This record gives sequence, structure tokens and C-alpha cells, in this order.
Amino acid sequence: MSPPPGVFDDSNVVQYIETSSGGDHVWLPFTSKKLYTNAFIVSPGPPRKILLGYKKRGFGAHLYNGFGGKVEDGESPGQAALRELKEECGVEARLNHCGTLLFVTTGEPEWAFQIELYRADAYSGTLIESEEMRPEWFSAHDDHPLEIPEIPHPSLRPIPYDSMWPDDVHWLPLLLANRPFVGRADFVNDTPGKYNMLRWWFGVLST
Ligand SMILES: CNc1ncnc2c1ncn2[C@@H]1O[C@H](COP(=O)(O)OP(=O)(O)OP(=O)(O)O)[C@@H](O)[C@H]1O
Repeated sequence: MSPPPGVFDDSNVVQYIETSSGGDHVWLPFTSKKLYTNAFIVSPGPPRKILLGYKKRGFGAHLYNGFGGKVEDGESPGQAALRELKEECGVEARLNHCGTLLFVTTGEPEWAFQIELYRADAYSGTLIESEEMRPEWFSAHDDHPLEIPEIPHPSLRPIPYDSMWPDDVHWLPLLLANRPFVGRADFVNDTPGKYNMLRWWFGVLST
């Protein structure tokens, strides 16, 4: 399948390898993009582990995710990622950009959410639970989630893909593998709070 509209518009990267795709719906139209960030701390360990936050309210409530939010006027995505990480779990980190994703939802035909993804190996400060997020460490050993897992580390749960956005299982393994990635997922939101993927495409970049 060729990459979806919008994914390579702002980029001169021409080499990519598709890693997953699916759904047969037409790609939803959109006219502009709203910028968001999402940041993950992956501690090399051992045990290798990833910090996720349980979202207590708002968009994506009751799902685990990285830490992030809207890029405000006058901010770069990198600055917004640092601000959101600090606001949502109290820590600072040297974040590296590692991917860009586009999400489009039925009923929001004008906007695509463009999410800039970041990753850090370490952080400084003390982790805190904020009004928005409750941070929690999960095991991040190298298994692909669809393969038979190793015996999990006794004190760390595996990544809770069942309690995450349905797109996450397609790209979080790429973030963990340190492969720069892009992708797009289109959603239908026909029951309040429930988003199902209509079509998706994810790939890694080779520059
Ligand atoms: C549709 N599939 C998706 N899959 C994975 N992650 C998704 C996502 N859709 C949004 N996200 C992330 O969810 C956060 C929302 O941020 P959100 O809390 O709404 O923003 P912000 O904190 O600025 O809002 P308020 O200040 O509460 O208004 C933000 O990290 C964004 O990257």
C-alpha cells in the first residue's frame, strides 16, 4: 500500500519501509493540521522499562499513553514536549524526536491531529502524579507484542496495549526499537469515548 495523504507532505524523506497497514475505508479528508506532542521515557535498565501515564481526564481518559498535549502559539513542538512532560509527571528529560503521526476522525473533517513523538533514555527530577496523569513503569523488553512473550519481569507489567489507543501497538514497538517512524490512522467515533480504526498505515524511515 502506498503511504497515505498527509504523511510525507512536509518532509523530503523519500525512503521508507511499510511496517503495517490495514482497513479498507477511504482516507478521510482534512484541510489543516493541529500540532500535538507525545513523549516517552525508556530506561535501558536492566530491567528495560517504559514510563506511561494513566490519563485521568479529558481526551483519551482511562487510557495509558505517553506525556503530551497541544503545541501552544509561539512554541516549537520540542518546547511543548518538554513543558507537557514537566506539567504531567514533574520531570525533565533530554528528548529526541523519533516519529510523526497523523490522526483523522470522522465528525472532525477539518482537522488532522499531527503528533510529534519524542523519546528519552533518562530523566531528572521526581516523578509525580498530576491532575491529568498517573505515571507508571512497564516492562519494555524487546519482544514484539504479537509474538509469544518472554517470562515478564516479576515487578513490571507488560505494556498494556488493551488499555491504550488502538494505533499504539503499531508504532510503539518502532519507538522502542529506535527506528524513526511515520504513520497515519483514521478513526470513527460512533459511540461516545470509543474510537475504532477505519484505516491505518505505519512505516519506518531510512534517510
Ligand atoms: C487517536 N490516536 C491517538 N493515539 C495515541 N495518542 C494520541 C492519539 N490522539 C491523541 N493522542 C495523544 O493524546 C494526548 C492528548 O493531549 P490532551 O491532553 O488532549 O492535550 P492538552 O494536555 O494540551 O489538553 P488540555 O490542556 O487538557 O486541554 C497527546 O499526547 C496526544 O499526542
